[in-house]
Amino acid sequence: MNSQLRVENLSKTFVLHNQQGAVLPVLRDASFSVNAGECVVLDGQSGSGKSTLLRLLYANYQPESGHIWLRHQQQWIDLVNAPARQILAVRRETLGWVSPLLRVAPHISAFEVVMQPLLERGVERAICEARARHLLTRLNVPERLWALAPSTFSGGEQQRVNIARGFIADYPILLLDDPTASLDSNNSAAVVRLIEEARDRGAAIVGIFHDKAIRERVADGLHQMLPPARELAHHHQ
Ligand SMILES: Nc1ncnc2c1ncn2[C@@H]1O[C@H](COP(=O)(O)OP(=O)(O)OP(=O)(O)O)[C@@H](O)[C@H]1O
Repeated sequence: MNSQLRVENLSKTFVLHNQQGAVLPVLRDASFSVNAGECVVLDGQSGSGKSTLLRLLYANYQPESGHIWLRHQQQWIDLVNAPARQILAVRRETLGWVSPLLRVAPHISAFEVVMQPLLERGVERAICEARARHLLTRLNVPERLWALAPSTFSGGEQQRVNIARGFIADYPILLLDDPTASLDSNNSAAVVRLIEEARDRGAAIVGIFHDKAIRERVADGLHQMLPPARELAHHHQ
């Protein structure tokens, strides 16, 4: 098996310092691996830590314990212990993340937003433009919007710009946080096709999909989340 990502015994607890130091254990000993060309879907009820796990995999959070091994340019790297500079390189070349919301600077056009990940790799502008045009067209973002900043776009339009940006760079590993959440069935189908194409070219994908039909369509495997902790464990002294 050609494994791209190996999660080992990952644990995450939130400590709410502004709420008497309440301790919220969210993830305990999560372990799974994802092969090239495989889509593993995080499966668990609301609050079971799916988004938290995905953010850990993008090194947005630091876990208490565990390892996130990923294959970056023929080397295995533990994201948990990687220096910031290496994390940026991993995000540029290896690891893509489609967040639930588009968060970008207010004055940049949708077209530039979509091209950015590829431009940052040093790819020639004409190639970036052609690829952005192709993706925005496939995702039915009307051409009259391309030159505008996405801050005034509808939720679904913003999400499609976000998806185009997430898929422009052919990342070997892709993290998808419910990319079809605010989309109608036509646009969801376009996203599912992008996911299937990414899988076919060998991407290792970890995703959250609240829609059961989409989950069943794209999942090669499920990672079962443990039920959330029933009570706040204890307070810090
Ligand atoms: N930054 C944070 N600080 C404190 N608690 C957090 C933080 N992020 C998430 N949590 C808590 O962690 C738990 C898991 O949240 P998470 O969003 O990961 O769940 P989820 O499985 O993605 O849920 P859903 O399916 O409803 O989106 C929740 O109880 C949430 O309140």
